[in-house]
Amino acid sequence: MTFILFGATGDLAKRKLFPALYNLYLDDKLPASFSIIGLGRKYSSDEDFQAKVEKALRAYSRRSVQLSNLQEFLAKFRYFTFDATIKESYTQLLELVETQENELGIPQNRLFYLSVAPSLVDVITTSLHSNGLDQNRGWKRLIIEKPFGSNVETARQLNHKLRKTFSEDEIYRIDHYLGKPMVQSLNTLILANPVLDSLLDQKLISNVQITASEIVGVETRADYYDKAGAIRDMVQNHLLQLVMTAALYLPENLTDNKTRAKKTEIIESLRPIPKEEAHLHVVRGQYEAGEIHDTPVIGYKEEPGVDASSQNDTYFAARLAIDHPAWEGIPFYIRTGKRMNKKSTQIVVEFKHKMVDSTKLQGTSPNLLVLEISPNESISLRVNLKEASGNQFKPVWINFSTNSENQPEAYELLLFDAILGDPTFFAHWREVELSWEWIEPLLNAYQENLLPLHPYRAGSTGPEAAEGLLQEDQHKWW
Ligand SMILES: NC(=O)C1=CN([C@@H]2O[C@H](COP(=O)(O)OP(=O)(O)OC[C@H]3O[C@@H](n4cnc5c(N)ncnc54)[C@H](OP(=O)(O)O)[C@@H]3O)[C@@H](O)[C@H]2O)C=CC1
Ligand SMILES: O=C1O[C@H](COP(=O)(O)O)[C@@H](O)[C@H](O)[C@H]1O
Repeated sequence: MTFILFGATGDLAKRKLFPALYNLYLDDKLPASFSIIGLGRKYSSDEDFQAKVEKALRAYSRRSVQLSNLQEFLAKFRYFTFDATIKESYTQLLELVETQENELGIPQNRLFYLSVAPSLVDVITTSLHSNGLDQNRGWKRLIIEKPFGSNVETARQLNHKLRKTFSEDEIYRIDHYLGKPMVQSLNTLILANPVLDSLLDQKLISNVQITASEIVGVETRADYYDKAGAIRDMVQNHLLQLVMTAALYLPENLTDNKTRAKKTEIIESLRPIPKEEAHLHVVRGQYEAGEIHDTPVIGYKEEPGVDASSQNDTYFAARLAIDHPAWEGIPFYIRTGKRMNKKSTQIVVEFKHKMVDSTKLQGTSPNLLVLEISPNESISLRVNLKEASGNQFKPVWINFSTNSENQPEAYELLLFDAILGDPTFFAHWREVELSWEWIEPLLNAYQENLLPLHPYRAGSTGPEAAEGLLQEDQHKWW
């Protein structure tokens, strides 16, 4: 296999892709013969490039670098100075790929990874085709990074362009939340624990809450983020993918080969929120100055590169209804925000609570099943325990944490799947298109000022209005 990495001098390659490849290599999960060709406009010799890869491994690999096999691994890397907008570059790239394949006896399987700005995707995929890089004897696959369009129209245009060179089966749209180990093992986890399966009964569930809260702010990405906001950056992709995955596995427990079709069914059943009703079901917010872990932080509008009058959302919460027999009458609440009080991605299933008016059951509260996805991985069940004396109950947690130290990283698992040709944990085009279709009226509501932007203090749990969203249904965020 030849791994052809567009954007090899970029941030993602350094922080995620090189370490992922290295850890796959340590685990013997890369093909017996392979080469990696890194591309970027800046000039670099093979040796300089290999030195940069080594530096990235030392800084970001989850496992420390082992000298015994480092040189062998680095020797797989070649660098090619390449400008995606120059036609001749592709002819030279083809020559290099073929030379490597012939000299090293590598089967003509080609994995193209586009770790570049979306504006380059069209020219790259078109030129791969017109220069014959896609006319190989083995398989060819394309991995493409987010963002996949900025609304339904641009996503369709992008997909149309990709499809000129790659079939749907050959396109692997990365959503790194689908690579998180807990998300990947949700299905088997429930299969392995019939007790969980029996708990996840429609008759018992009150609501499902999905949270992805972050401590970080906009960091150095204002250029992109101030146009995208939480809705495009996190909701259209990661949160809706988590909704599909949770809605799919919790009550139904399907086998893997039906996963994508069933996910499409779920997102098709997501009840649209018309723009006129958006204010009833959606809360958007923007962080103001505050404190995180006793350290003062600036507000969003003061961040470098952000417009001082920006109306961009850094927080999003919504109440969703899934018109699917498995989820009738069970609301899903989702929320995500930057500069919140903690880093946590979790799915909480709240069970129906028996409000027994009895002095014998004082202090009970709803049972919860919490699936923590990151930063730690755990399953917790909250039950009510009676105190030693009197009739008072108090909630206690039964907690099972997996040792997440040295767990494979999302990019590692996803790269491995792409190499094997398993698209289960990549977003199918229909999932992406339907997600954008669901998002579209909300974007219109934003544009027409139909949704207020609520300020929230950095370091808090988000705007108060988001609490109100659940209080209306006699629920609260967990
Ligand atoms: N960084 C991250 O954590 C994440 C990134 N992504 C996505 O991954 C992609 C890459 O992001 P990131 O690595 O951060 O971006 P960077 O800006 O750090 O890197 C961009 C890369 O593109 C190359 N490049 C730019 N113009 C050209 C050109 N004309 N021809 C050839 N190569 C070119 C640059 O190389 P050079 O300047 O040498 O030409 C560089 O290697 C983006 O789509 C981003 O949205 C998604 C999730 C997370
Ligand atoms: O895709 C993105 O995800 C990160 C959050 O990822 P996580 O794995 O740390 O939960 C987010 O910070 C970023 O804005 C977004 O582009």
